[in-house]
Amino acid sequence: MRLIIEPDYANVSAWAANYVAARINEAKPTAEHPFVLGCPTGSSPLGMYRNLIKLYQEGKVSFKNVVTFNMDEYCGIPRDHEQSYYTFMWTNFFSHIDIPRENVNILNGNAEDPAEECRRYEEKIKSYGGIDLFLGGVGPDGHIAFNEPGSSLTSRTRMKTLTRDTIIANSRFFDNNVDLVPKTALTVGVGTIMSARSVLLIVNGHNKSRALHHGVEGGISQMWTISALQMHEKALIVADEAACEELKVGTYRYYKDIEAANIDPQTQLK
Ligand SMILES: N[C@@H]1[C@@H](O)[C@H](O)[C@@H](COP(=O)(O)O)O[C@@H]1O
Repeated sequence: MRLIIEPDYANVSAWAANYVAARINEAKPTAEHPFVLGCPTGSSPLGMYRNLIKLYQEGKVSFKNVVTFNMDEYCGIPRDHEQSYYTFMWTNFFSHIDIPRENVNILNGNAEDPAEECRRYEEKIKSYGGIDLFLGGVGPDGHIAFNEPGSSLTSRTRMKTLTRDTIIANSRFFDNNVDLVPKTALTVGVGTIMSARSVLLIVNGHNKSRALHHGVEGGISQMWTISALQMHEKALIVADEAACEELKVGTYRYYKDIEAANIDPQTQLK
């Protein structure tokens, strides 16, 4: 696992956006062989999306041959609800870039047959040859996508019941009213994320420090699904200083030393 520690959220966001754009450009995607990107919602990736929009406007990256699969979607709220992940993605990212509408894939949280919707989603990912880069955030309880504590580390796309912790954490987007937060969601599984060729998580803020500790220094456990990344060949976390609060000094220094000694030319946009 590679852990990049940046001073603050602005630097985390710029780093992640540059990394994504560099990977897309390096792949030289075409309509026949698109770059397949897994996309998260939440507040963590917002800065990265803003930076990607800027890079697009400056002509440094195009999403014309990028296909996206979103991580998750709430069940039981309409697609045009301001907190649906569909609305989130179009408002904060897709409407501002050149991605063709048909290249965007988002789970339908109101599907009549949710199990079939999830099966179809996995099939569609497979039909593109899998995901090249899965982007993500993490919940304060260590969940990736909506893979709450206790989720199987080999799980695939399915419906999940949200934990009380997550409902309370996400109530900030629903007038701070826990009763308005959906209780279930469709989500890719930990196994779906692990099948991607590479994974990049954005972890920022003090309230994510326990999740980062468990992800980097803890044992692999279904109770902290972020820890599954320890088994991924190409997992990368970009974190800010605030999120490193719970790391051991030795761990923190080691990752800082690696990055200081090894400036990866692949990382940055050429
Ligand atoms: N399903 C999403 C996750 O994908 C996201 O990582 C998490 C953290 O959100 P935030 O970035 O707003 O802290 O929230 C939700 O539960």
